[in-house]
Amino acid sequence: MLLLDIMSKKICNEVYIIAEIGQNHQGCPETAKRMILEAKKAGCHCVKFQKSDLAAKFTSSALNRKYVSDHAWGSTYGQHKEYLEFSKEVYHLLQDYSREIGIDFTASAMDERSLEFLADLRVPFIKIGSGDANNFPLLTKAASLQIPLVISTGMQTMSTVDKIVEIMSESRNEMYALMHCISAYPTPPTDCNLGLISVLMRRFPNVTIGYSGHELGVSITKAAVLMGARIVERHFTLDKNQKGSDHRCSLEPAEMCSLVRGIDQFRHNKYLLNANYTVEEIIKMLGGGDELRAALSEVENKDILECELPCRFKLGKSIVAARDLDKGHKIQVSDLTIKVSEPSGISAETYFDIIGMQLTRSVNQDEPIIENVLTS
Ligand SMILES: CC(=O)N[C@H](C=O)[C@@H](O)[C@H](O)[C@H](O)COP(=O)(O)O
Ligand SMILES: C=C(OP(=O)(O)O)C(=O)O
Repeated sequence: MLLLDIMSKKICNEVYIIAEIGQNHQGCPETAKRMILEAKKAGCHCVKFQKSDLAAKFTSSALNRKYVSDHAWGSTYGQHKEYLEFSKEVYHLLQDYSREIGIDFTASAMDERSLEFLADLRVPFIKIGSGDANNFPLLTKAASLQIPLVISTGMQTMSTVDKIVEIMSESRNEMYALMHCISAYPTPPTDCNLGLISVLMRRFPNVTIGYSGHELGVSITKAAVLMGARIVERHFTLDKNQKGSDHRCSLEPAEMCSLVRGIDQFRHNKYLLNANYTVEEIIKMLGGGDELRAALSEVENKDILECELPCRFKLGKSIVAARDLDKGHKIQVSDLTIKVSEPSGISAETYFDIIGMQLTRSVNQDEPIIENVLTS
């Protein structure tokens, strides 16, 4: 399989292209099938969906919160997500269809139950989206399955990325890739920070680095490939003007075709055998202008950007009580779970730091753990 050959560095002159259907199917299996066919026709290697078990991914108060948006498919966030979530039967049907037409099929696992479901489905790899890049228990479990993983790094700091790499190496899982990603929809060119692709490649020389882009158009993604990204993921849509949060920053079939053709051109010209192009060379190769220059500006370190805060606030994961916990209780691993919570609690990346701390008051099951209920 191409992705595994890229991850094991057997092949250096190829890029694995993922069409992220995500929730752009509008909750309709027939539309999803049409999108799979269009992605195949465009030359993508893989179609990807997003799998959630809503009660495992969200606290009940996060599911019950009002969702007031032109993109809402229900009056609460839970109803909205329920409308967009495909059943296991539909997953089987879409997987069969993808197999029939010859395109890889997978999804992101947005909680542990979905991870188990995707492992049972025997997908070729599992995606861990940016929202779960700091969900260390999920990552640990995913790494132990010995299934290839593609892990996005949007709205996270470099120390979280370091921890991901540590978890993978502790699990002796070498079949994984890290995706540079900025979680802003659409991402302005100045925030694309493509320089981080080189930073990640230098810091983790044995890990395949990819790019999951949310900007408009295709030239910044092509530049990401010239920087060294060997897996590319872009949201895919049949029509950008449809209702739904992701359509605008998605690629329609003609744009996806042009991205695939552009990358093919790089391959034919053997451009992919080199990942040391200067910014000026890349701008010249792509005939680019100011937006490309802005996207390519040098970056020293990886931090959470201001443009990512709305996404982190809406979909970032918090530490939540897995069961009712009494005042004075000393926190153990089995007391905690990681969910999108409303209101949010302390951020998921502090999970290991709070083990052994004591509660200053009782906390109910499904309630977020907040800073002032903890004492050492
Ligand atoms: C961070 C993350 O999961 N981001 C995903 C992948 O990029 C998105 O597709 C979200 O699911 C989507 O933007 C959510 O939109 P709404 O909140 O309208 O369902
Ligand atoms: C959130 C996801 O991806 P990314 O963080 O790469 O946008 C996903 O794949 O579900």
